[in-house]
Order: sequence, then C-alpha cells, then structure tokens
Amino acid sequence: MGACPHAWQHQLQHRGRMWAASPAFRRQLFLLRSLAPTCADGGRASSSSLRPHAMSAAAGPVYEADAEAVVRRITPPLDRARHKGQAGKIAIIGGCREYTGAPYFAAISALKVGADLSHVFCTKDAATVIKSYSPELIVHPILEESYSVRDDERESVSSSILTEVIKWVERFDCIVVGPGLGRDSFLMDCVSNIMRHARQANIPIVVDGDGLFLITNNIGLVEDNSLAILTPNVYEYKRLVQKILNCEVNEENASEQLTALCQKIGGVTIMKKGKADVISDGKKVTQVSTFGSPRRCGGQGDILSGSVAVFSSWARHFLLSNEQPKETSVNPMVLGCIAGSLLLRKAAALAFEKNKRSTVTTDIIEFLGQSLEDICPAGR
Ligand SMILES: NC(=O)C1=CN([C@@H]2O[C@H](COP(=O)(O)OP(=O)(O)OC[C@H]3O[C@@H](n4cnc5c(N)ncnc54)[C@H](OP(=O)(O)O)[C@@H]3O)[C@@H](O)[C@H]2O)[C@@H](O)CC1
Ligand SMILES: Nc1ncnc2c1ncn2[C@@H]1O[C@H](COP(=O)(O)OP(=O)(O)OP(=O)(O)O)[C@@H](O)[C@H]1O
Ligand SMILES: [Mg+2]
Repeated sequence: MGACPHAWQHQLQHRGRMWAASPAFRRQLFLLRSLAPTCADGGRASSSSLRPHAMSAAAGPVYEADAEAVVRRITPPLDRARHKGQAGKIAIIGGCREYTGAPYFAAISALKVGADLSHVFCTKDAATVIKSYSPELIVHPILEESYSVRDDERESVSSSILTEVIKWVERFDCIVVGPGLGRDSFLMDCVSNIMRHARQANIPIVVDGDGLFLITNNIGLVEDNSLAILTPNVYEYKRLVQKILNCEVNEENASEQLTALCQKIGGVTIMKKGKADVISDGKKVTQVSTFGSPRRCGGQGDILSGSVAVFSSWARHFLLSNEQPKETSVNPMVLGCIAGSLLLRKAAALAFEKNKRSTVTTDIIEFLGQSLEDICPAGR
C-alpha cells in the first residue's frame, strides 16, 4: 500500500479502460476507498480537504478507516452452495490452569462472527472447563506444563504434542496463539514449535496475550512473516518496543514508532489496542476509533483476537478471488484488523447500552451477531 490512498486510486485508473471497466476493478477500487482518509464529519475527504486524524500534534498522519465498508466488502454472502468449513476454520492455542476464560472468549467469538468451526488446543487441566462452557467448541487437551512432565520425558512429550497438532494445523484458515496460554517454559517451547510448523505451512497467525510475551523474547518466530498479526495491549506494546526498538514508547511520535516497529520485525501487521485501535503493516497507519464502551472488563482483547482471525481469513479469500494488480495490493491482514476492531466496538456499545456498569465480556459476545447484522444483513 502506498502512503496516500488517492494515489492508489489514480494508479488503478491508469491501468486502462479494459481493466477499469471490469467488475474486479470496481471491487478493488471500493476496497481502496474504504481505506481512504475521511473528513471529521465522516464524509469522504477530497484531496483539498484531507484531514487525517493525528495521534498527537507531532505524529505522522493516521488515517481513519471506513471500517463499515471494509466489513461489508469482505464478509462472504451466506450462499446455500457453500459447505461446512468454507466460512472459516479457526484454532486457538491457549488455555492453562489459571486461564480458561480467554481461550473460550476468543474461540466462541470466532464462531459468533461467522466461522464454521472453532478449535481450542489447551492443557489437560483447562480442557474440561472450556468444554463445559460451550459444546460448540472442539477442544484438544494436548498441551502440558512443566509441573506435569518429568525432566527425562520432556523431549518425547514435546514431540508427541507437535505430532498431534500437525495432524490439524494445515486445515485451519487462521491460528490464534496466546489467549490464556500462560508463561510456563515447557509450554512456551512446545508452542514455539507449533508456530514454526504453522509458518512453514503458510497458515496465518494472530499473536495475542501470552503469545506476545513468547514472541517478544523470540522475535524470529514472526520475523518477516506477512501472515502474522500482533495485537498488543498498552503493556504488551511497551514490552515489544523496549525489546525490539530498544527505547521507550513515544506517544508524541506514535505512528512513526508503530511503523518502525513493523519494519524492524519485518512484514508483520500490528494492531496496537487502546482508545483507538491503531493498525500498521509498516507501510501505512490506519485507525479505528468508533466509540465502544467505557467498561474495561478483561476479555475484550480475546474477543478481538478471535474476530480478527475470522475477518483476516475472509479478507484473504476475498482478495484471492478478486485478482488485483500488484502495485495496488491491499493487505488482507490490515483489513481483518479493521473489521475486527469495528465489530468489537459496536458490540461493546450495544452491550453497554443494555447492561451499563455490569457489562462483562459474555454480554459483549452476545452482541457480535447483531452488530454484524446491522452493518451487513444476512439476507443481502
Ligand atoms: N478471563 C480470563 O481468563 C482472561 C485471561 N486473560 C489472559 O491473562 C493472561 C495475561 O494477560 P494480561 O493482559 O493480564 O497480561 P499483561 O499484559 O502481562 O499484564 C500484566 C500486568 O501488566 C499491567 N497492564 C496490563 N495491561 C495494562 C495496560 N493497558 N496499561 C497499563 N498496565 C497494564 C498490569 O499491571 P497492574 O495494572 O495490575 O499493576 C498487569 O499486572 C493472558 O494469557 C491473557 O490472555 C486476559 O485475556 C483477560 C481475561
Ligand atoms: N481506553 C480505551 N477506550 C476505548 N476502548 C478501549 C480502550 N482500551 C481498549 N479499548 C478497546 O478494548 C479492546 C481490547 O483492548 P484491551 O487493551 O483491553 O486488550 P487486552 O488488555 O488484551 O484485553 P484482555 O483483557 O482480553 O487481555 C480494544 O480493541 C479496544 O477496542
Ligand atoms: Mg489480552
């Protein structure tokens, strides 16, 4: 993607009348416009009235995405000819003795957004608990923490975990690594192997929560992987910046710093969560700042990671089936982040309207369906 979305549109227009007249061109142009900067009143900015949002006075331009248009465009129609699995097969790698809520939130959100199948790979301790939350989830109790493995068994247990996961990995459209994973050293080693395998198999990956702790200390796991999305919260972002850029977070230069972080890691897309969710793939910075809810209950980031996994898969399928000229290529990972962020925010707003101060994560999940329906009706 270039620095100015209007430049992409001009490039597209110069490709000649044949291409410009084709349906593929019109779909592509629509997507590019979805990413164009908008006026403060929500209208389309003309080149003379370009008013990009700024993170701060000194920061570079941050373009507000036309997130509703992105959601509408990448969400596949409910076609009667489609079979189970075509709308998405998602896996969450997470869930340990302490945390069972986070992987559940991510996995159930993937289903509620519209994926057909949602798997959870977790420790044995967590599996029964997660299964009892929902019969919709397919739960694999295969991970182990150090306390349950003797030192002399580590190698064999590690390789049998990998063998078990490999049976499944290539079937998934996207894997989310980290919600409720914990930070046990043996578990982290096993998950590193899983991530390496997923990468060899070209499976997109969303890294969140403790997955970010893992990659911050082993950046090679995601380096130069254009199919990787990192979704750090404020604290996780701080750790990444300190470790990778060797400095402190600089709010005065927030967008430049985010761009530099993406470039240093190479190829990845980062969505920095906060008051606005700010997204970059190292080329351009986009944000979603639609107001969600003033409640900051834990688990909203988990909803987001599951939703982003589904939307980025849909965006990939959409772009693959609508051939685009190389110079105008749109990053499906960025589109997935934009769509996931908007949907979470809309659902959080509806849940807060109903539940006010008692709003919790499960209330927000209940509104994912209505939020998507409001933007993109199932019968369209
Ligand atoms: N129901 C469940 O099962 C849920 C489980 N979850 C799972 O928990 C695991 C750990 O995730 P995490 O986010 O708590 O870990 P991490 O970022 O290391 O925070 C550690 C310390 O950092 C601080 N801190 C955090 N955020 C900050 C901020 N925005 N701004 C400033 N400071 C901030 C904060 O310090 P404090 O405020 O307590 O002093 C905190 O002590 C992970 O697997 C995740 O998926 C969650 O998904 C929730 C629902
Ligand atoms: N200050 C804020 N104002 C408005 N919305 C926010 C704010 N901070 C976060 N959010 C929203 O909450 C979502 C989750 O971000 P958050 O920083 O809570 O993630 P997290 O800490 O990883 O959550 P989790 O508790 O699931 O681990 C973001 O996508 C964003 O939409
Ligand atoms: Mg989190």
